[in-house]
Amino acid sequence: MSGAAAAGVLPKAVTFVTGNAKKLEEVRAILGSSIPFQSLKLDLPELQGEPEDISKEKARMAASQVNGPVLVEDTCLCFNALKGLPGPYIKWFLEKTGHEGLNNLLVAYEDKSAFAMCIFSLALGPGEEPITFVGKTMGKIVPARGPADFGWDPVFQPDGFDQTYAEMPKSVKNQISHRGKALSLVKEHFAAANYKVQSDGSA
Ligand SMILES: O=P(O)(O)OP(=O)(O)OP(=O)(O)OC[C@H]1O[C@@H](n2cnc3c(O)ncnc32)[C@H](O)[C@@H]1O
Ligand SMILES: [Mg+2]
Repeated sequence: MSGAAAAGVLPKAVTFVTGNAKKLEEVRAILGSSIPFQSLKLDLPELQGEPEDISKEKARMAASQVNGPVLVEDTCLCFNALKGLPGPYIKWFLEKTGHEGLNNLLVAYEDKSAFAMCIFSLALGPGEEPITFVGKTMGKIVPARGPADFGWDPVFQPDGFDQTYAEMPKSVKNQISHRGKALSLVKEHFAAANYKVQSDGSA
């Protein structure tokens, strides 16, 4: 950490950077007014590697583009039978093969268990080392049920529920989701760090 950020003073409000309107909708609903942030729609490159490294690199790229403090997240859907794949590559698997294709990947396996994982990264500015916050929700892959308005929600049924993410009310999903859990940690961090935005920074 360097400069103003080290003293907990941010040059401007944190920008949540994503190209995904549904993610933004959930982040807004979960954070409410607990963390003041602005958002920027930017399609950052889809990187390869370990999930935490991908998320951190996304934050570094976003911080240099925004030239200020940023929050980003990368989401994985990991199938246990496939040793964690598709993982961070779920976007392409979903786009190319659809919900049925995701189910078909597991046809040869009895184990349909999976977990959803969200890794948020906070970078306080360009050149600052990002801090990560990980949330995981265990569940299983099922034939699609419920509205198909957000990614793989219809094929993921969290453990302890009869409904898929897509079938449950948004408020329930947000309480138990990978994103909700990661954001609880983000909130704790902000509460402890007590960042202040410089008075000339836009909130
Ligand atoms: O700009 P970014 O934030 O990267 O947005 P993205 O849509 O590219 O998102 P990811 O790179 O994290 O890829 C994750 C994929 O999983 C989907 N996804 C993310 N969160 C989800 C959730 O809570 N439920 C269902 N699908 C989700 C999302 O639509 C993508 O297809
Ligand atoms: Mg992406």
